[in-house]
Amino acid sequence: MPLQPPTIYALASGRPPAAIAIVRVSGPQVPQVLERLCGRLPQPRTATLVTLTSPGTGPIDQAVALWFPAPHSATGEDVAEFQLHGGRAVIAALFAALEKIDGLRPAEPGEFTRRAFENGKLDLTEAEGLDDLIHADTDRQRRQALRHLQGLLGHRAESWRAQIIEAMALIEAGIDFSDEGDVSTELMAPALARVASLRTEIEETLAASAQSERLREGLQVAIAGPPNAGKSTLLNRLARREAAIVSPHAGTTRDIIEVHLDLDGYPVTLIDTAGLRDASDPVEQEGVRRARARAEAADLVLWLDEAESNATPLAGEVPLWRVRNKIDLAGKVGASTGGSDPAFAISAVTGEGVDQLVAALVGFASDYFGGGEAALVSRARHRVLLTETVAALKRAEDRAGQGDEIVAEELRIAIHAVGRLLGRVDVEEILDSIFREFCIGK
Ligand SMILES: Nc1nc2c(c(=O)[nH]1)N(C=O)[C@@H](CNc1ccc(C(=O)N[C@@H](CCC(=O)O)C(=O)O)cc1)CN2
Ligand SMILES: Nc1nc2c(ncn2[C@@H]2O[C@H](COP(=O)(O)OP(=O)(O)OP(=O)(O)O)[C@@H](O)[C@H]2O)c(=O)[nH]1
Ligand SMILES: [Mg+2]
Repeated sequence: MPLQPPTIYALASGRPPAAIAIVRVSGPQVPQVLERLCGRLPQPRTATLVTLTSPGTGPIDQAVALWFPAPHSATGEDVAEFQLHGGRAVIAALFAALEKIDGLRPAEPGEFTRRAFENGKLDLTEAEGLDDLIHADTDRQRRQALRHLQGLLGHRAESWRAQIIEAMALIEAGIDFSDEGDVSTELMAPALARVASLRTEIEETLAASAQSERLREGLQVAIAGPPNAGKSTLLNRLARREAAIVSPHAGTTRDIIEVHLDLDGYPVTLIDTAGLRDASDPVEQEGVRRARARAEAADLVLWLDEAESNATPLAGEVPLWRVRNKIDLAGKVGASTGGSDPAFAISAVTGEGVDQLVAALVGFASDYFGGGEAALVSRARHRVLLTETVAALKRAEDRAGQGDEIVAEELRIAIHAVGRLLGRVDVEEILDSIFREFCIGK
């Protein structure tokens, strides 16, 4: 008898207690599980009210049961779902009943999706899209993730792979059939033309990759400036919660504090940093070092300062906006208005001027991301593999004079790289790392 995969189960819905909890079960023993707990098999793909009962322990809950017979399910295996009351003890009682059945075990994070991948329901870029969809915080992130889940990159990559394979087949056919071991130019020239146009297409796709990676990860905006300028106060106001400690003592913030904002659908990671000064305290010195490093790696720095000052902001190429804070005090202390004009004047305490700053940040994000709708390459993994593909295609074109075997070999490298993007080759090493990131129950 062939070895059966274990049947897995997990809570697929959010943290209990909740109104309803969904427990998913996937694997060959699903029909048996349903008969045992519901007393019968529900109609396929039909929500059915059942009293869940475990032999020997009595009723567990009144619940809705669903059966998706293989292969027409999310995982491609037999799948059962129990939609039960979302109390901790209810879920625990169902888990206890499932645990007692031989051949069942709790699912690892991402294991349902991994089975969907292994059964050909999803390619790897679609599985990544699914993970991104679950973690999407903003509407634009959701739209990008859904496009990936629906195969926007996957289908494109399949077609690239098929075309490179065709070009290689042309060349290899020529090698096999020619007497001298050289492909006639009638075969080689069209194959190379196809390679060149494919390369251009992949390069164009790659050009938009920085934006879509940022759309996944969030645009990095660092608040920097001298101690006590009100950086943490501004962060808290923008985050609408007390994420950072504020105090009248200079040198309050030492660690980097990050909050995630949804600015009109654009994801922005706002970073609060230690006030920059020559600190003597070694802990503060480390804070200042980290603050500089983060500000230099950011996409935008908000340089916050009280009144006008000539403090030299950071060196480097990061765009920097000068923001003068504490304008609520200006009247009282008669702050001078000399010096370089700040782009923004705000009070982080009263909120004055903050709306204009936020509007400008939305404008910055919108310029940064552009339309962004067609961006395909949302992860470093995609970018690296497509860059390898382009490089191999380029070498194939450049080395056409050096022999057909060499061209064919470069095309093979390109096919391999696209295959890895789709998860068709070399999968074990990457699968573990990708699926580990998923939630349990997915
Ligand atoms: N209750 C519930 N809701 C859910 C899911 C789930 O598993 N359970 N999903 C989990 O991710 C998502 C929906 N994804 C799904 C993907 C495929 C199939 C499915 O049955 N596919 C079959 C039949 C397709 C059809 O009839 O058109 C198939 O692919 O053969 C079901 C859900 C989101 N909502
Ligand atoms: N009046 C007034 N006080 C402010 C304003 N913004 C911040 N403060 C006060 O300034 C002091 C320092 O604020 P923080 O937000 O801790 O300053 P910081 O820049 O984070 O300071 P470090 O973390 O030490 O670098 C606190 O007492 C705040 O209440 C403002 O707009 N107006
Ligand atoms: Mg601070």
